[in-house]
Amino acid sequence: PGWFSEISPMWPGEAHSLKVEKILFQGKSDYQNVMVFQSSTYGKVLVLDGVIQLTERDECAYQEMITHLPLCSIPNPKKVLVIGGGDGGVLREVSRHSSIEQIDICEIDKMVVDVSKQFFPSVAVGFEDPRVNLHIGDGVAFLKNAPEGTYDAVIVDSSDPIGPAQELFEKPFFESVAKALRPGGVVSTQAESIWLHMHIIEDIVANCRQIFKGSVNYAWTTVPTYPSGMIGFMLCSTEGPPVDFKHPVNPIDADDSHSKSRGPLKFYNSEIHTAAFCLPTFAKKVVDSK
Ligand SMILES: NCCCN[C@H]1CC[C@H](NCCCN)CC1
Repeated sequence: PGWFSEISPMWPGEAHSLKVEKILFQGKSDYQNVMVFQSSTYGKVLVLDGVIQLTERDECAYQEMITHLPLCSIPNPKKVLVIGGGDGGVLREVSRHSSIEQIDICEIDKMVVDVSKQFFPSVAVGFEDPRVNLHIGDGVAFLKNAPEGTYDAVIVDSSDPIGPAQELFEKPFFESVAKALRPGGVVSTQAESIWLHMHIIEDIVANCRQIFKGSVNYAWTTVPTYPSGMIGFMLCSTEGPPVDFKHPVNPIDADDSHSKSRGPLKFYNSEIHTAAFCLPTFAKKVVDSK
């Protein structure tokens, strides 16, 4: 009874609000405050340090796009690493790709995993896939220890740069991702909103251009419950077999990716894949020029 407003210094002067039916969980992990509430119109909602991470109603837009934009851009992905992603949604999407043999995930906060399994079973279903190896720890350290050229794809499903995920937006981390990728390997990272964080995106693009010698792209999706109603992703490839992110070579067919536990794709398709890279002029200037 009442409203939850997402007030943050990361988006000054604005706040998205959701009507609250009932608070289901409140806790404090070693890293952040964790809360789950039942909203009136978006299903259950996961909140970390006052920032909305996902809602049952629109999480598909984020999890499907951050996962299928990279994995549908390379033929035959086999080994995938997820940094963050403790709610399990990205794992659910990665496991739709039958060519994949190994899915490593490194999430720093065990409470996020446990809370997702308890309150968001349709999201945490991703942990049930036998190819998944869960590591609880710091993604920066995990990548430092990863042997060179191990992965076909790395997906960085992080929270925002203020908090535990801060290092995942810095150059040394991107360098360790590039090292862990095979030639022509791809990375997809949570890359904020062009309406709110054009300067952060500018810095990320500049860093990625220095580090990923294949291609560097910014794509976006709409997520009604994220501030500004959208979120973007950096899609980059390392030097090697060229990757054309804008035309999926490995289309995921809606029904063959369907399984009882995962349910069908709700958002991603090949047309929206291509459209995701179309940018408004003010963003194009920054992304294409850096
Ligand atoms: N697997 C779902 C996790 C989602 N990660 C992030 C959670 C915080 C959110 N803030 C949006 C900030 C405005 N761009 C971005 C995605």
